[in-house]
Amino acid sequence: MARTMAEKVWEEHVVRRADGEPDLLYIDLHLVHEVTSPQAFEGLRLAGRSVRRPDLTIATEDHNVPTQNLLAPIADPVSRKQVETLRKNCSDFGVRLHPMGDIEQGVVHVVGPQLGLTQPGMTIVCGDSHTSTHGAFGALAFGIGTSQVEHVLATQTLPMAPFKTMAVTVDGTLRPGVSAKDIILAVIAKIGTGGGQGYVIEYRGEAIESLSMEARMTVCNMSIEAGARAGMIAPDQTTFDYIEGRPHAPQGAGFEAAVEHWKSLRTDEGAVFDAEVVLNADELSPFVTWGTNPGQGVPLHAEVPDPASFEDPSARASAEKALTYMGLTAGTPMREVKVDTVFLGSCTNGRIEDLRTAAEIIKGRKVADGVRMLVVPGSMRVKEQANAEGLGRIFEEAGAEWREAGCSMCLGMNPDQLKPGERSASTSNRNFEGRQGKGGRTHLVSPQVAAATAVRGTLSSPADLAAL
Ligand SMILES: CC(C)[C@H](C(=O)O)[C@@H](O)C(=O)O
Ligand code: SF4
Repeated sequence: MARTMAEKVWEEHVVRRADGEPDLLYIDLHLVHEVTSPQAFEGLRLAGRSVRRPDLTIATEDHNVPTQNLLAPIADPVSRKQVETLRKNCSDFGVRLHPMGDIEQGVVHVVGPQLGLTQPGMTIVCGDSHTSTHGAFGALAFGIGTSQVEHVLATQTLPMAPFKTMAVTVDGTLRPGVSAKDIILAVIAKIGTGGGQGYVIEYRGEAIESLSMEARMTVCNMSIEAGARAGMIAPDQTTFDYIEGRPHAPQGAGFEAAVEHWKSLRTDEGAVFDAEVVLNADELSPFVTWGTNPGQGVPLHAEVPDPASFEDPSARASAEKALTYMGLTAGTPMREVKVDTVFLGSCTNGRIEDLRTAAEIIKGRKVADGVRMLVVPGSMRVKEQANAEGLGRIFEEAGAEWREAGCSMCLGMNPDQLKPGERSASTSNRNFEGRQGKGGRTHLVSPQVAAATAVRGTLSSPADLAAL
């Protein structure tokens, strides 16, 4: 029978199947960070267990790390404790850790792919919802909770409930200035933040195939914001070229053999998805959110919507509440919305290509008066590469702050936060109330829009800069 890619990867990993019980899946790669791992390691300790496969487990410090003055002790006691606990756990249990100051340290979802650990056909888990990022390689990658983290640490397996499949087909070609971020914001606006619930989404179609790996990761990263369990993209030459030569990629003949296997993972002709959504890339334009969930978005050229225009009473109520929190009035052109801060970074858009795109726009220009721009590379490796290409200097000369790697203002678990009432244009993935600091107001945008907004001071696209 014709099968989807998700079904194939799942089947290859079933180690136990029994009637009425979830399948027990083998896990190929377990990524760990400081926020969701302490109780899991503690559980092992209490049970006198070890980590079953330390060689398939890798940890990094990302959420709580400061992005400046790395040599100083972490000032916030809670953050310091989290990081110190991870260090002790990794040392006690023999888990490889990339701590602050290490060249491979960074946001866990940037680190896995850059090391070549993330590969097609794998099952990948992490105690983090944005693990869906790794699906960009044709891996089945799930976010899991802390008790599941403990289960994987102890057994390298996980019981998993069955999933449904959804195809999101994006036909056509993206226009200049329109990016992967706009695709995924448009998908979420279309299907809603619950639209993907219970599904593994496979993104496909001409527009997806022509995306780089970085851009594919942006799309898969936000699958979870549509409520999906995971997002995937079929591996192709773009994928193989990205992986080849990375530290953990198979080498030589092993690589050729791996590619042969990876090619077999594509969804079979005639395979049936439980649901299908179609979008046309030609019709997309830069997208921004106006509300407090990632589904509350509109094209940048539109206005803040009127809550009365929502037929569904709960959507209307949520729009009203969002506008109050965001301090916005219906009918205001999105382009006139003034920001205090621009955040370029996160596991959604903190990769080298994102920095290149933004640097190209900001080069020779200045960040607007009264606006602060934070550029936070997804990993120290990305920072090194960006510096080698002269991007760090471009940001600094424009007046932006060029920081060290981490999650940073994506969720403000470190000192990088908005003050109450402050407004940001942010390349991250969540615009929830208080996400970037208590009372902070977040507009999700692409790196292109972030850079143009930094220069104009109001939500803008690169096309708006031509007039300056
Ligand atoms: C802290 C972590 C559990 C959380 C997640 O699961 O996604 C964080 O990374 C986020 O983006 O909100
Ligand atoms: S960068 Fe943001 S979304 Fe990604 S793992 Fe960190 S906090 Fe979560």
